[in-house]
Amino acid sequence: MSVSPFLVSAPGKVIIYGEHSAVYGKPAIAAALSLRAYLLVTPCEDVNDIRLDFPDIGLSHSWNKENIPWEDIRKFVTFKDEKPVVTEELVPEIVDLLSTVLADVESKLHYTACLCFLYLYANLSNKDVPGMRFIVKSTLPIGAGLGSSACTAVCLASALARLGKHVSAACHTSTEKVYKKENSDLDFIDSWSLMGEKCFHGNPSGIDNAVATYGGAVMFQRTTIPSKPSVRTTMRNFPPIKLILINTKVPRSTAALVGNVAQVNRTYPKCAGSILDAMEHLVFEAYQIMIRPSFGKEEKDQLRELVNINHGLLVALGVSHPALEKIKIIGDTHGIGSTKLTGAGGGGCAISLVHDDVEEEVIQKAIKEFENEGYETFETSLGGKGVGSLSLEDVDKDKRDTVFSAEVFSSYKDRDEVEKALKSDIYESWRFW
Ligand SMILES: Nc1ncnc2c1ncn2[C@@H]1O[C@H](COP(=O)(O)OP(=O)(O)OP(=O)(O)O)[C@@H](O)[C@H]1O
Ligand SMILES: C[C@@](O)(CCO)CC(=O)[O-]
Ligand SMILES: [Mg+2]
Repeated sequence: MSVSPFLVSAPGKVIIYGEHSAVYGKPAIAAALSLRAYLLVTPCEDVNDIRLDFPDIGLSHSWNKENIPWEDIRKFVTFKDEKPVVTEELVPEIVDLLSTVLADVESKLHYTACLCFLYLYANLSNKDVPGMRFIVKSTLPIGAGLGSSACTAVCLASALARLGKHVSAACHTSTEKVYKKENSDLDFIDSWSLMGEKCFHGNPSGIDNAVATYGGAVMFQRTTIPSKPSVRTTMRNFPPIKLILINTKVPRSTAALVGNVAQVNRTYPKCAGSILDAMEHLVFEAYQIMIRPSFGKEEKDQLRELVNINHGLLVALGVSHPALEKIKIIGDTHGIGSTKLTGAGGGGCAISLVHDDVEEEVIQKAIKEFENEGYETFETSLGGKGVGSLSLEDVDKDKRDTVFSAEVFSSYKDRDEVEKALKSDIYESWRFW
């Protein structure tokens, strides 16, 4: 069996309302970002070699395919219509079997990333698939609240599902509008990427990987009843919101912050419960405003008010950070709009919903101040495409050697080089499920 090289890609996300409360079964609203993760899969010379290169986190590791305990792992995997079925939680026996294969991975950061890869690899691929090299590059800041873990998990799940022949080929172009009510390939990728997210942090709501898989904008609500699927309401007419993204560059981990909120919830259940209920109400209010047929000044003002309330509630849960508060002070001092942390908080990114009436000069002043503090600002658009793939046959013959070369892919130095080579130059060649 020989496999041609291919690329997959999935977007980051920005949560506009409802982070953390999403974990407790409350609704949240999020949209896909234009910043994305890219994964190149190429055959290895040695058919038994599985090689993982995650240069963004300084990880390079390889395994011999023969050392994966396929038979033992298969005892814990259920198949329906020849496809592996996801479980409510990670299967502890599989995690245990993989821990032997991971014994030589020392750093915790690398261990988690390798576990995510191997968990999906062992479930979705099989021992007949020849050895491949997997290289991930992201144009998103990593661990900054924009869903870098989820889009990595979606890239891995979609690539491995393709290698395991569990999904059909992606065939829609970037300009085609596809309104299919059901898409079993995307559902399969979404459900398995959630298992990947569970490797990164124990208790994900599923909103990040849902946005990375399906793209667009959604109101998402996790069900608290085991085995009932989450509810995803697509927001087709997502209002045109002018937004600035600011990255404090303060490192943090979603797993730790979700754990901190769980601790607050255990210690002060009534108090934390009221905060989470308030978040639920504000998300429903925001949703009702966003879907109004006319979207004018009143609606925009209300959405900004709700952004401020949401930030206050997140502060009350203890997930802000002095750097995020500094962003809020700078934004509010210049009156650019409303600012809140986004994603898990504790550092990472904030968003400002910009006021229409603010002069460009004032916005530039605020941006300058953010940059003087060492923060990075992004201009990005919301609501883009979800997971996509680029196969050999999608690309002109004379470009294939460059587009699918591990050497060339590894040599892209920064966000601009990745985006130029894989997006600007050949975006119309990508296919989406
Ligand atoms: N490009 C990448 N290559 C390899 N691993 C990655 C990459 N991007 C993210 N990760 C993994 O995801 C982890 C960061 O995930 P985390 O959930 O803490 O932050 P985030 O997803 O960026 O933010 P949030 O969950 O708040 O949206 C990294 O430590 C790493 O394990
Ligand atoms: C903090 C959180 O609500 C969002 C992280 O982007 C966690 C989750 O929903 O999985
Ligand atoms: Mg994450």
